[in-house]
Amino acid sequence: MVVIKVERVSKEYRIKQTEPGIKGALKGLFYSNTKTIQAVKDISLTVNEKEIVGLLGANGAGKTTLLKLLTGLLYPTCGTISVLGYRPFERLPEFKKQITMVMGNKNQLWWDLPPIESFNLTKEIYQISNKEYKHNLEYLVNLFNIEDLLNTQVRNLSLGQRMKCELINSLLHFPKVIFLDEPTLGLDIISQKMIRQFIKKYVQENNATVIITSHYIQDITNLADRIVILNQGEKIYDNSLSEFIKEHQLYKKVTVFAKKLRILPDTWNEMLLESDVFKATYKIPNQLISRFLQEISAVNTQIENLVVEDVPIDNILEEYLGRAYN
Ligand SMILES: Nc1ncnc2c1ncn2[C@@H]1O[C@H](COP(=O)(O)OP(=O)(O)OP(=O)(O)O)[C@@H](O)[C@H]1O
Repeated sequence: MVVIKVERVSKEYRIKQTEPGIKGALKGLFYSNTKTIQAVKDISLTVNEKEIVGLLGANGAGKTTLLKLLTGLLYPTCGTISVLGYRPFERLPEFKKQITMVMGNKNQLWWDLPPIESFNLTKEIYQISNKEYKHNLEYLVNLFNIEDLLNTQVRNLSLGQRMKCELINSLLHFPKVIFLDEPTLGLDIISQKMIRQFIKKYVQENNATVIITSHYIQDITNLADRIVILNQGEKIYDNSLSEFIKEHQLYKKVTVFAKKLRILPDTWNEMLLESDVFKATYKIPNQLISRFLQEISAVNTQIENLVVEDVPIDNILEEYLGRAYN
């Protein structure tokens, strides 16, 4: 079932520009100079139920703008958007009850109150029945394992603990579609891992559809089964993560260990990543692996060990993004 359908959507921001200095500011009061920023350009996208889509791109690529269009916080300049059959910008209560947006850089919890107070308020906002609220809260509190934090003032929670509570607050109404904008921003590696596990478990157990943006590649490789890459507002890649790996995992990392190691000359040298007297690591294209192994064994008769590894997907994705941004 199609949950999200975006057809030829663009979003322009118009910003007022003033010249520098007091003179410029005064001039700006009478004559306004506007500049148009094309944040999203002619994007089409279809997301099916239960899909987890990783939205990637450099700073300013248009990811947050696209998420805001999908949640109805912004109105598209042109094109059409349908989420669960609704036009998001109408912000109908039935629509809002079925979606959520979590922004890693924005707090929704009351700073001076314990999380349970914010949860109770969310119950009222979403008009969740007592029975449903009791069930949902119990489920989420167990899933995120935060029972002992429910009554601690939010200002006294660590960033990771607060993020868990933020997520619970955003999931209390059990939304069908979840938009996550940098959900692990600023968290240490252990908390990032924990948050990913919880999101994964919630999504699997509740058949949710997710779009997630993150600059932490591991959020994407751990959670997403499809990636969409934006560059300066345009969609430049859209495929499953496994297809991406097939298309881009074109090298292997080969490490050779030997006493008094002799490295290979000529073109092989360009593939050498690092070496010392006992060890050399190469990045070899898949089609040259067997030739490389033959040649390195021919010049080193006493090889002690040979390790052939796939280049990790995180590195491939980072390399691709680095290239796409340039
Ligand atoms: N409210 C706004 N008014 C004017 N321009 C904006 C506004 N919000 C975003 N932009 C501009 O639109 C473009 C896309 O921004 P957006 O925040 O969508 O990118 P992003 O991919 O989410 O970036 P980041 O990874 O840094 O969060 C940028 O050039 C940005 O400066």
